[in-house]
Amino acid sequence: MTAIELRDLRAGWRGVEVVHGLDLTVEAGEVALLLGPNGSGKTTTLLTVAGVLPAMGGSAHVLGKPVRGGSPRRQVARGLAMVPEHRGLFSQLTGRENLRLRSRGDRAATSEALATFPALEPVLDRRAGLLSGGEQQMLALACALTRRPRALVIDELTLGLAPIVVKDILPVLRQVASTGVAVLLVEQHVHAALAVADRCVILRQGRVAYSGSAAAVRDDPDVVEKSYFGAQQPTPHQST
Ligand SMILES: Nc1ncnc2c1ncn2[C@@H]1O[C@H](COP(=O)(O)OP(=O)(O)OP(=O)(O)O)[C@@H](O)[C@H]1O
Repeated sequence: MTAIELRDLRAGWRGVEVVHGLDLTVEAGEVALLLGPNGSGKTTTLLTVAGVLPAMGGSAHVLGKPVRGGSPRRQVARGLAMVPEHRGLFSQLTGRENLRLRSRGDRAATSEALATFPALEPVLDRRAGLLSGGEQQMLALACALTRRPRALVIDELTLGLAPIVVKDILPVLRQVASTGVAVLLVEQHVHAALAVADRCVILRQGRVAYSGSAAAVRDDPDVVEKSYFGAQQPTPHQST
């Protein structure tokens, strides 16, 4: 089943288009990776999928229904969960309280979510703001999973984390997808993310520079470089 479907999507801020025609589908059970340099439109795309920003053209469907701007709660009710760039945790509340809030007191869903992150158990009574970066990310993911989402949208999960922690946390997404969840991931740790992704779209200046299997990008690292910087790169003596 196609969980997220973007067709010729145009998206942006206050009437200024920054994503100029994006096609992307994420099937249930798949991890799709959205890459691109800073400012290429990745977060804008995720916020459009999550129903925060309105599509300016083309179409966005999530779990079979068109997404309208200004309707993030409706998307959540339909089965979409988002882990935003800055984790979306209440830093003054404990881990347990964050989970209780996000799960709306659903203990069974909370236990299920925590089973994915046994390392969280011993620190659940600490304030979220005092947890390590990796623990905060696990908590943010666990909070999202308490809603038993069918589509999970994640913006820069590993922002600020040490590479060793990144290696531990990204494979969890593969595990989540194996339960039938569609995962759409924006990630700056390109190689670690490619290792867990099925498909990959690379944006450059709001346009698709690559779209295809993640395996093809893993096999040919030049794809990332060419897509980020264009085929014609200035040699050092040409740049000023
Ligand atoms: N709140 C905002 N208001 C107006 N324009 C914005 C806003 N947020 C982002 N933009 C603009 O939209 C464009 C795309 O930004 P976006 O954050 O989607 O890129 P990104 O690929 O996620 O970048 P990064 O990797 O730096 O997070 C940029 O030109 C940016 O300046």
